[in-house]
Amino acid sequence: MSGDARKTAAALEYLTGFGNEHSSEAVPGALPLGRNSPQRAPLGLYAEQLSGTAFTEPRARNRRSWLYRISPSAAHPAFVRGQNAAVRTAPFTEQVPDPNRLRWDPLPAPAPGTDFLAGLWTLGGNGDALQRTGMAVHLYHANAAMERVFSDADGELLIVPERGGLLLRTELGLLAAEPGQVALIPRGVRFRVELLDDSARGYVCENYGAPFQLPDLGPIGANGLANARDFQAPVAAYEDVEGPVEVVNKYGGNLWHATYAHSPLDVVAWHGNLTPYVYDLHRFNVIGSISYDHPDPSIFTVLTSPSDTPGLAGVDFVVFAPRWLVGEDTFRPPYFHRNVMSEYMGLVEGAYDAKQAGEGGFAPGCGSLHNMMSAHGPDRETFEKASAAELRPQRMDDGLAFMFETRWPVLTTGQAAQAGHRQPGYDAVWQGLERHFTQG
Ligand SMILES: O=C(O)Cc1cc(O)ccc1O
Ligand SMILES: [Fe+2]
Repeated sequence: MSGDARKTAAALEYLTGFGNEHSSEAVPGALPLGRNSPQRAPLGLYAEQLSGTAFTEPRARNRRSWLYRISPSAAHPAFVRGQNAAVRTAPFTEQVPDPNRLRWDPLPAPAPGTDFLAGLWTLGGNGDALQRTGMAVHLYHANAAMERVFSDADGELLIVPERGGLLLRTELGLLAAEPGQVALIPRGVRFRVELLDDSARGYVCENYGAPFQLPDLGPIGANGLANARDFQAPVAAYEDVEGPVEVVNKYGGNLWHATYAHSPLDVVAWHGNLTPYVYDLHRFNVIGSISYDHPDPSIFTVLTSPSDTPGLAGVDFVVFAPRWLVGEDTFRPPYFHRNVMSEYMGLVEGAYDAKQAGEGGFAPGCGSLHNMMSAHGPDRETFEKASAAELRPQRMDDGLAFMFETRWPVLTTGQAAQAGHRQPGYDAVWQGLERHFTQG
């Protein structure tokens, strides 16, 4: 199982660049030249367009790929609605909006034989999947390879592994994603998740809105943050499998099943700019203050899903990566604040500079939700230490944390509100912050 997947992962090749017009063929001559849809596509393949944006969206935002496949996607029997397991979708109505700061321990280990889809557990979200607005936060914990194939018509999936590597077999080819890397599966792209280790756990941002793009750099200049060349797309790879393949389609919040007579991962060649991709967060070029004050975390944005209002993201994916802190006369950890945006945070490695990491603290696999206007910031211990620390240049290299920051409050699911792994005493981290005020 995982041994074969590891060998496959180690041999993978990639195409590099974000949003490029890539092309790839697993069999020479499979890609038509000079046109997308010849009268008869090469090698007896079917030509098919996959759209990620409306046909008419501006060229700079337009995303689509042409796939050349053994069977057209249209050749499938009716989907039949099945159980939704622990997967939930916006609009989220099970709970009222909660002004409290919430935190969860990692998702507990599942029963043996749990694949990525069975191990997917929705924490909450916002917006409305059918309006293509908002996002959902999911966690996963799996210990078995998927045999079935999954696609999500409701949104793209940004997968953030925290433990255990993943081998993603997608329609456009194979990707491997280890903890510290992230993988993106575009809306509707069929894929299967195999495990590179005995089990795998992590976080998923399901983005119902506009596809993630790189943020503008403004005065930063032409380079920096996540550099486009570090994004890796797969090369074409196909399965020529006849016989029953179970395909699960998440559509309008429900899981629909169909048994295909062939594998839908049968794309022999493709070209275009709508692709899955993987990105190593350690490649993030961290930019920060070299004088004083703690910059706002928008400077750590890896990917952004813009909304109709400039500067106001449906969701941003932000990383707190290893970096130097040199600010003079500065409280260096994240400041106390109330944010109009809503913040879900997770931890992939080590510790986060605003929170203690130990048992019952913010450890890898944990998640916190600081919704719109909820007051948060450093916990008491962090505040006390950082207020007294000698301000020498300090290398922060023992942590990799991230944030899904969204314009709307995140409503939790019932299962998240009632979860046994929720930390009931989270408020206590801000207790005992002493009064230091003196009048002159
Ligand atoms: O709350 C958090 O820890 C996230 C965060 C980090 C930071 O550096 C500044 C603001 C902010 O919301
Ligand atoms: Fe915050």
